[in-house]
Amino acid sequence: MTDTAPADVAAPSSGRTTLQLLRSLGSGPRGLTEAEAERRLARHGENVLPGTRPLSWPLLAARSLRDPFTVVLLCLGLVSATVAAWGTACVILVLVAVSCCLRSAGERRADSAMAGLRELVATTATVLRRPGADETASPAEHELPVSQLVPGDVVRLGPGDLIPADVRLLRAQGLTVQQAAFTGESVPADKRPVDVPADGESAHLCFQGGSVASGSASAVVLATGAGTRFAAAHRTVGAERGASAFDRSVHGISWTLIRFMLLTPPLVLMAGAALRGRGLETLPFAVAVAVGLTPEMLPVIVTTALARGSALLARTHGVIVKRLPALHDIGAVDILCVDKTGTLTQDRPAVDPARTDPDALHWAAVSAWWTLQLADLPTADALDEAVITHALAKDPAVTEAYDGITALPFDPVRRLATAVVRRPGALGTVTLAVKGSVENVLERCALDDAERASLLARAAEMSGDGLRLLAVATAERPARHRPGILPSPSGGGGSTADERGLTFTGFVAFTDALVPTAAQALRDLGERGVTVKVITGDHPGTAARALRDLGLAPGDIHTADALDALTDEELARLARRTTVFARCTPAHKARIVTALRAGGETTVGFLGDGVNDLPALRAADVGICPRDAVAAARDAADIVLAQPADRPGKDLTAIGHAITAGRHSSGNIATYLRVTLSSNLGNVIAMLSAGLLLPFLPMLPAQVLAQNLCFDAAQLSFAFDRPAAAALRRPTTLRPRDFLRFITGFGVLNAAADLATFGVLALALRSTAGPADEAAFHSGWFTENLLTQALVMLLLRTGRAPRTPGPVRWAVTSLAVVGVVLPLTPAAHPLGMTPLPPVYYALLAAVLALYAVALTAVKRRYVRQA
Ligand SMILES: Nc1ncnc2c1ncn2[C@@H]1O[C@H](COP(=O)(O)OP(=O)(O)OP(=O)(O)O)[C@@H](O)[C@H]1O
Repeated sequence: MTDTAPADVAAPSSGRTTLQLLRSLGSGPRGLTEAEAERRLARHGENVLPGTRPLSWPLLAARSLRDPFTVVLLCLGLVSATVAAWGTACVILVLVAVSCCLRSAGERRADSAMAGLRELVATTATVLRRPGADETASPAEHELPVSQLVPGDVVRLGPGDLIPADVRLLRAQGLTVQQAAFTGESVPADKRPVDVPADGESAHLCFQGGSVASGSASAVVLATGAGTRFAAAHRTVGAERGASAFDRSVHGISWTLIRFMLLTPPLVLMAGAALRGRGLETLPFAVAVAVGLTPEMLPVIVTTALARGSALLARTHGVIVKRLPALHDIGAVDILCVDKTGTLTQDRPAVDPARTDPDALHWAAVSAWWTLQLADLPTADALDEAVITHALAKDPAVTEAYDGITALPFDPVRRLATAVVRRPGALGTVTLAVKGSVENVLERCALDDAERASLLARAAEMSGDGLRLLAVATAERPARHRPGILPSPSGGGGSTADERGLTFTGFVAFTDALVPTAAQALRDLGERGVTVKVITGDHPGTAARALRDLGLAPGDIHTADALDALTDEELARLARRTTVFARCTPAHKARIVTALRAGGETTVGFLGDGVNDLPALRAADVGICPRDAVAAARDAADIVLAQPADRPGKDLTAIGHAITAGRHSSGNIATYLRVTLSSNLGNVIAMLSAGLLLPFLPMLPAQVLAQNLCFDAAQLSFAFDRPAAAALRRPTTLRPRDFLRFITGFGVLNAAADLATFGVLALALRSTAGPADEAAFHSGWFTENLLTQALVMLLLRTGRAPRTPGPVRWAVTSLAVVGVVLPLTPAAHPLGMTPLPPVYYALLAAVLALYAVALTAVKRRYVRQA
């Protein structure tokens, strides 16, 4: 067998017939043999996108150099080298090297941990393979990891499936494909086999990155992995989503700081020149002060805190975070939109015989059965399965009483499914069996207004009792019109002329139990400051009843058809005050989520499990799905609530655990930012003031950078901290303006402590004079700086002191020890420091005690006001 290069065969303008193509791929409608597939796997490699492989060390290191802080540090290093301040330049280089190494190591660890987690929720494809090397054996369907697909494989596709590679259709029934990840187009596209495709035609091709919105198909794989269009376009689902809450926060904070950093050196130079008549010789000091402001460990802390949180979440609650920043985003979520079916309810519908019309059940079963057979659907959806099971239990012959002719499977935009059947022997006529949502079926029935209104009222009453409904209708048509029966509807919904003038048959009613943990989970979310909104494709009455049973007030319910007339701004206002949106198509769900996100003030999560939730999962800041969601939803989601096998059933409380983990990690990042920035700002203010009062520099550049390095290293421990319970009670968003008040308040306090030390030093060193005075001053300030920083680390954490975790305690102790001991060691001399008189330590202890008292008092006030 031979197979052509994937890139060749993917060309849509190949003009080859399906048969020619299959031949050129060395395949056939019955797929490949296992032996041949193995050979091709060795030749083409696994079907994985290049971007999903862990990056190599050099690439990771190169990427960390692109970080804005690193770029600014390197520029400052360059400035120092230009004025021959080699010491400063070297220390900056060491700083950059250390932070890049730590960052690359952290990212590599995080990448492989994330790859392991993603593996746990990896998607599979239904593939036809023949056993061994036997060309004559019958093919069997196998559920294989998508990574194992090779060109020439024949795959089966059904609603909610991912398009696992670039494929060409062999057969299709009502197939529509959501290709937003590829084309940006949110309306699903119609797809059908074309025997001899014209140039530029692509209706017969489906590309990796898409997902089946409705219908079914079998298709042959043309290209896999790096050979797919998706890989070539270098686009990922995440990239097309726009800035998430995490990106906005970190980006905002970074740029605020960078502006400060860039302003500092000119400010120091100007102040030195104006007040002390100093020239360019102050430049290294000015550069060191700017470097002192940099939170260069921010990327390391962020990666470590998020990776630790994700790993712990997976281990303890089986929740899989597929994209690291999504852990921050879920902690920041203040609006969580959820679909109803399969999320708040079990999606295990059972027919309610007492409220079901027997005729409707009969025709619904005929429609469901023949749709399943004719459309080659890999699995029945839950409603169809319930209908078939119940009808077969009542009448085992129900499915044999007819021959199926053609079918149009369910599609969440049309909200209809239609099968065309014929009674054996009745050659002159065929019967259309149509089932779907109440409104969509009734509008196609031959009814007068009064009849329609009365049926709608009956449906509303049943929905109000919490029942899910299918409306069923039929129509007899002359068989000779068969070619006109059920032309393919458009991807945007649409209707066919055949589905007009139907005879209403009745309703099939279903009960669908609520997820047992849903009420508790919704209560918890409310208590944690998360507003829940329900966006469902179901009837408003059913949605309202479910919400009431879960203890939430549904308020005014809006149905999606009323939204189309609204502008985005009007929709955003409406969405903020509405709890339930019903009868939503996939596009409506996404539009509501986008409207809620508009303005960037709220962080919106979307929790959904079905094929009708895909666009909304992608539109949200963070997409979440339960573990039994359809493959495409699991692929589009950032977080999968896939609890361990020993905890069966849906567990919505897992979302609470994910939120806690997100807030925990973000809380630790916030602690780092508060501590490092307020301390750094205090140092800068103190150094600037002292620099203007003293005849010499208050600290040598090397000393500034050495203490910066020690402080940064100690603060890495914040990735292992435990924030206060209060920090977990509200959404945690890292907003620059929230930090500003804290940083300025505590920065000034820190500067006051530094300046008090300045007085203490003046007192303790009264007797000495000359250069020794300068070195002693530097030592004194170095020791004080590290001790105040240790104090700040301990007191400005949000967690309570007795519960300070081991790593933080160790880091604080080590920082204090280095501060006290370094000036007494041989390393003191090269750093321009000298031992201090004992009286200094006594006075310093008094300053530190006062500082601790002030810090505690101000922090208490701050917490009270927050
Ligand atoms: N297989 C089916 N055949 C015919 N009609 C169906 C089928 N499945 C669902 N429907 C009808 O379409 C309506 C909308 O279904 P859709 O899948 O969009 O939303 P849902 O699953 O009810 O709700 P949610 O959006 O909360 O998951 C249902 O209320 C039902 O009346």
